[in-house]
Amino acid sequence: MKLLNETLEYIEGLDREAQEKAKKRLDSRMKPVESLGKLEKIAVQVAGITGRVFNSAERRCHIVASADNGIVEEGVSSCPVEYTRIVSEAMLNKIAAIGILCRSIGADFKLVDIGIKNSIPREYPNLYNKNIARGTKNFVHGAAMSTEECVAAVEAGIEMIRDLKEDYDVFSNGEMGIANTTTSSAVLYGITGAPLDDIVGRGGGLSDEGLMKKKRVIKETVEGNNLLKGDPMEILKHVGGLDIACMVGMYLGAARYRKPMLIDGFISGVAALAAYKINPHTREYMIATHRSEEPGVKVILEELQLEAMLNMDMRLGEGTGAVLAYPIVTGALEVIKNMKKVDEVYDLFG
Ligand SMILES: O=C(O)c1ccc[n+]([C@@H]2O[C@H](COP(=O)([O-])O)[C@@H](O)[C@H]2O)c1
Ligand SMILES: Cc1cc2nc[nH]c2cc1C
Repeated sequence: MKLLNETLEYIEGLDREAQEKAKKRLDSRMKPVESLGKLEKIAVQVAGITGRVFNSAERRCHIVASADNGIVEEGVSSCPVEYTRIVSEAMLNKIAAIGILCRSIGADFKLVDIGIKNSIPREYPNLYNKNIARGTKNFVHGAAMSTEECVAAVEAGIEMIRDLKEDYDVFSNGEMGIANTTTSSAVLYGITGAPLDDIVGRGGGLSDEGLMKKKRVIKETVEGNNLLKGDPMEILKHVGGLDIACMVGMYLGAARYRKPMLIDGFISGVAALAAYKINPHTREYMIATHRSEEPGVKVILEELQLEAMLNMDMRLGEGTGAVLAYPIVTGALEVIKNMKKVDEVYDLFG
């Protein structure tokens, strides 16, 4: 609890002076004012995060949190539970989508085992063993995690950023966990109370019957335990997952250590929203990247008042959308650094 409390205490808002300077610099370049749209917003935001007008996004770190969920017993996913471990290993071996995208875009890849049921039997230099429990409990029968487990998972996420902050300019996150769209939808329902039809989707490809069951267990558990619009940590502990809690910690850590954090699709987005509800300043450090096909993304982005920059019809998770956005962030930071003022361009070519 010490690291979490300390982190919350140290989180501050953006550096307004650096943002002003960045805005002034952009407005004085040879282009119509604000004509680079979201690129300019990113450049100004990152200036506010670091306190410097010139920044880089070359040193990129993508972190996947992997964990299993007890709620899978209820038949809310179309995928077998062992996929969590197997796909995680495929990622570590760069044969799963996220490994391939990280390599092609130039982002380092790390995977945290925060609660996989069947442990990864091989060693990898970029595997972080922070397993808190071999999966959560089935939330139909009681809280998915104890308070201690939930706090430990959040703190593990904070630690990841704390321990890697000197080596990287920008972070992104993603997850792997069968039934994660159930846990994340339940957290989103608990936080917002938005209509279930706007929140709950088919995840990895659920049947009509499975979808009805998914909505029912979420509604009954959230409402039956008086979680609707309640305390975000209580919601997380009761119906969340260890990987979602770990990503919440990454967002808190990014805000504390003043690093930009790219939000991926639905599940990473729910973690971002929970972090925002825990400390509203965290939003200022987030960059929304991809609009996942899961319906609840709309609810998340509205609550966060953020816009995603890509719509690639993806719904894989793993952080695949976030990683695709790295070149855009680099573009924004290069533009503010290298564009010339009108008189400088006149001196050259006028
Ligand atoms: O984050 C998203 O946008 C997203 C949308 C749909 C599915 N997923 C991935 O699919 C898995 C969860 O699907 P499910 O049906 O088992 O809940 C989990 O490993 C996620 O990474 C992820
Ligand atoms: C194959 C597969 C890969 C995944 N990656 C993230 N979630 C996933 C779910 C499935 C089913």
